[in-house]
Amino acid sequence: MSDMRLIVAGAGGRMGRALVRAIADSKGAVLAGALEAPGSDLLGKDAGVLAGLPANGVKLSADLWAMSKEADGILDFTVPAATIANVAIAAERGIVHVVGTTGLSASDNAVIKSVTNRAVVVQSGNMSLGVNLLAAVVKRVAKALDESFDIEIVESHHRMKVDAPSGTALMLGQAAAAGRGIALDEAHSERGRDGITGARKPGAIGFASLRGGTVAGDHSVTFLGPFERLTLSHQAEDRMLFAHGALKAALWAHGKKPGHYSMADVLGLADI
Ligand SMILES: NC(=O)C1=CN([C@@H]2O[C@H](COP(=O)(O)OP(=O)(O)OC[C@H]3O[C@@H](n4cnc5c(N)ncnc54)[C@H](OP(=O)(O)O)[C@@H]3O)[C@@H](O)[C@H]2O)C=CC1
Ligand SMILES: O=C(O)C1=N[C@H](C(=O)O)C[C@H](O)C1
Repeated sequence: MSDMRLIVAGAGGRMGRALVRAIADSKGAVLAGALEAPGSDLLGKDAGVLAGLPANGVKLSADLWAMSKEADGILDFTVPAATIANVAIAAERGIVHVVGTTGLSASDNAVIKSVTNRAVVVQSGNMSLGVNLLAAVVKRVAKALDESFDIEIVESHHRMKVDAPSGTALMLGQAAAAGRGIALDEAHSERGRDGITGARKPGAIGFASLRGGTVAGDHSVTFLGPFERLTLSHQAEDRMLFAHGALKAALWAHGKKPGHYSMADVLGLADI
């Protein structure tokens, strides 16, 4: 099969630059386009140079429709509004859409799901093997422990992160809720505690977020029971981890039938 032609959306961003480097290092993929926001100062710049590589001739553009004519997939780590705009174009073009953007609302997620009867979408709040394994383990442990164990999820990220809780924290919360046989809704979660909060809701899943420095992404899930605590955790050491995961997802999805896939599908962890 010829190399998969990939567009990087948000090519001037932290993940975008990491993705350009991951593609340059890869076997089986080439950079076919670099998307940036309309009005960005980076439009027209070379994607390779921005990523710290030699120039590759791919200039940043805001025109996804034009660049996707000769592409097989798009790696999208941007902002919710951009991802939602990209969903329609990727589906229309019939190209694989790997969605890493977090902070999506329930209605954003519904829009993404709505195209998957005709489009291939791989979506995950975290593209790493370790976190996806952690989610599988969290689900098992939550199933084994009853409500006498409170569940608290703590995440730390770099100072530039704009959404909280992280997509990964929510994914781990979903895994814990699934293990418990509950939905991760308002009745079953506690977010952003401040002031006189009252006692903890029995059975709730709690979230706390730390922001600072250059942390690539730390997550822990603690089960706090009578006289004992169990903590399961993951630390991402570099965002290249997520870039390699996203590239793996695109190559895996190339030629798959339409559907809404997760990183657990890509990694073969869906049945764990
Ligand atoms: N699923 C996973 O494994 C991971 C997910 N993420 C998620 O990826 C997202 C991006 O993270 P990060 O790279 O750190 O953020 P950055 O802010 O560094 O990058 C986002 C980029 O998207 C650009 N952008 C904004 N609007 C558009 C648009 N309409 N079209 C094209 N590009 C646009 C921004 O441009 P401008 O600055 O001009 O607005 C910016 O360059 C976040 O939601 C983050 O949580 C991050 C790491 C791993
Ligand atoms: O914004 C980030 O940096 C990250 N975002 C993702 C999230 O919200 O969980 C994944 C990773 O932790 C890095």
